[in-house]
Amino acid sequence: MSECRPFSKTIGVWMSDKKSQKLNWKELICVSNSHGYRIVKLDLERPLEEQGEIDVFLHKLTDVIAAADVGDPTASRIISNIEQYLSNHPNIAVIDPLDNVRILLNRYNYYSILQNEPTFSRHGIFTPAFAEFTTCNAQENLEIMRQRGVRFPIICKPTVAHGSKSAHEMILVFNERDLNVCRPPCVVQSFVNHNAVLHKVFIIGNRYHICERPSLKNFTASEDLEPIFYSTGEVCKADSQSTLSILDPHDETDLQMTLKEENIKRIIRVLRKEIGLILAGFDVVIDNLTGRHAVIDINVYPSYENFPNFFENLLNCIDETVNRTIVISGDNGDCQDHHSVSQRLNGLINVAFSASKLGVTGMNIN
Ligand SMILES: Nc1ncnc2c1ncn2[C@@H]1O[C@H](COP(=O)(O)OP(=O)(O)OP(=O)(O)O)[C@@H](O)[C@H]1O
Ligand SMILES: O=P(O)(O)O[C@H]1[C@H](O)[C@H](O)[C@H](OP(=O)(O)O)[C@@H](OP(=O)(O)O)[C@@H]1O
Ligand SMILES: [Mg+2]
Repeated sequence: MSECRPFSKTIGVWMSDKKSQKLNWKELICVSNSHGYRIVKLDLERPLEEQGEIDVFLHKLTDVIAAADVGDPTASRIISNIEQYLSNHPNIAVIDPLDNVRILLNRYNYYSILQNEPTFSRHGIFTPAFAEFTTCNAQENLEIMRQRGVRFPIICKPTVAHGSKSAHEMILVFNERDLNVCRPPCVVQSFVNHNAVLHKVFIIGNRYHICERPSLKNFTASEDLEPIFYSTGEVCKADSQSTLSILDPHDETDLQMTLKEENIKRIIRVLRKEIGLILAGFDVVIDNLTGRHAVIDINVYPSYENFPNFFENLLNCIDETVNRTIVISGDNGDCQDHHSVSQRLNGLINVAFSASKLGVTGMNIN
């Protein structure tokens, strides 16, 4: 850790209670202080103008934005106050800009971005076929699936991807008879057999860390199987021990399922260009027949579980963003474009890797 300097800048922080309880505040404060920042916890119920000047706004507001989007009056007021405040103070570096976060709140939106990326297919990267259901009409939904090439088995996921427990409640459906279990608005996606291994990639600006997690075993379409309801947390967290992750004996295969790190870097570059978040993560499974890499999820400010030196990396990234913000403000007079700060951080890549038992960490992707 670098030596202590007097605080010259302030980071205003707001996290949901769930996130806040998991955050190591002591370490955040200590590392921030060592970079010359004081930490102030913001109270969104009080006017932000009364809470002192800030240089950086660090937040996880997914649940509030999601609630505002469905018309919750308190959440709408909070979000509109924050947006007004940030627009009155264009020099505050926002991690991450609310409009960029909004892209990831809707699964259909981010799967569409992935599907439209022209460079992916030639490198064996894809997002599994998907469709959105907005009604309970099973016949109509079957037709939508056919048109979009979505095949059984499917995973039915809530369209709203973040911000509540229900956003992570999934259903595996094996045949058209059971399509009626899908509750709109939801996205259905073709299931990709991947031998129950999930690769999670956590990103902080131009740094990333990859780790493996348990996932779902292999399945095929079937008239006999009943739908399986599960929550992501029960199956895909580091300590999950679900029977859904135990491979059937005939699934033991000698096909090489190697994650191509070049592909991970390609995906990161695309996400930075198209979505522009500093704090994000995405999930990849490897198709056990073709070896192609399927991106099945993108997350805002994820857990960063086992990310080496998380806070030091976060503060380095904040430093870079603040310095960039000052330069951009200087260049433009006083007019900083908030929604493009992280996009302007894009540059070309210079990579150094270190492998560890906990995963693989890539540094200085630009
Ligand atoms: N298309 C797919 N093919 C195979 N398995 C999938 C697919 N989509 C999702 N899964 C499985 O379901 C899990 C949950 O899906 P997904 O990642 O979309 O949900 P989530 O709740 O947004 O997850 P997270 O908690 O990581 O945000 C995945 O980790 C994976 O095990
Ligand atoms: O296992 P990960 O780090 O992917 O788990 C994340 C999850 O993917 C979502 O990002 C959660 O956010 P919400 O959807 O807003 O609930 C994260 O929860 P959080 O409490 O850390 O914000 C999970 O960690
Ligand atoms: Mg997710």
